[in-house]
Amino acid sequence: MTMPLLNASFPRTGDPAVAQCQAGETWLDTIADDLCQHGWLTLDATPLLGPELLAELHREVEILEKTAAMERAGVGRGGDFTRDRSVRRDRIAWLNGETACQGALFDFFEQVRVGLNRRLFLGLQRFEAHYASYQPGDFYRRHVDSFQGRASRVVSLVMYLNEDWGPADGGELQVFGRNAPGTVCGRVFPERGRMAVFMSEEVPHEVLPAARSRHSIACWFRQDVVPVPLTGV
Ligand SMILES: O=C(O)CCC(=O)C(=O)O
Ligand SMILES: [Fe+2]
Repeated sequence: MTMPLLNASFPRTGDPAVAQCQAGETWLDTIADDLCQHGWLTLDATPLLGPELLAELHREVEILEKTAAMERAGVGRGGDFTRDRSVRRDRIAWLNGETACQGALFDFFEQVRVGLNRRLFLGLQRFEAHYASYQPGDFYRRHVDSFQGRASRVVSLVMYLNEDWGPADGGELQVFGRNAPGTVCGRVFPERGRMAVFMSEEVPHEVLPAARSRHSIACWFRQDVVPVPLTGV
């Protein structure tokens, strides 16, 4: 009999340090407080996920990249969907939670979803997530992740997978003020384990050109139950 793969290697309770850190839930208080006060935050999620899981997710995206699984990302929706290379240049592959590492990550995202609903009453119904790969020179121009008033994508979470990222590597996430969209209020290096969380409709952001290959997972927590036929943003 074959054992199910899902979560086989990364049960949430597999690493006592990770389990203890997640169970404390003060990190969820921090996320909720900062989202309320500033609209965004960044934190090191390595203690919450464990270095092995982050390394396995990175291995997975590197394998996907060598296959045809990653597609050029687009912007817009429905009839407006375009693959405009002057706006964004990354390639993406949607996660389905079916490999062991994706299953463990989905457990984590679910904890975030439930934790934010309990604290902020956001009514988040589900999440969707994709890997993204930026090659040298790739960028994603300034944008917001959701159209105002649609409340489909409500909270954005980006998890970075790259080891030893330095200032010369570029590729920072540049975050603008939600009430001062002309002002840069933060820059996040896409270093493995670092996470950025922000309100999807409110916070403009951009990915500066990367000087080396840059891997991440972008996740959106949504208020709609049924997937509307969407592509891209
Ligand atoms: O990778 C990042 O830092 C952000 C990506 C992003 O803004 C997006 O995919 O909408
Ligand atoms: Fe974005």
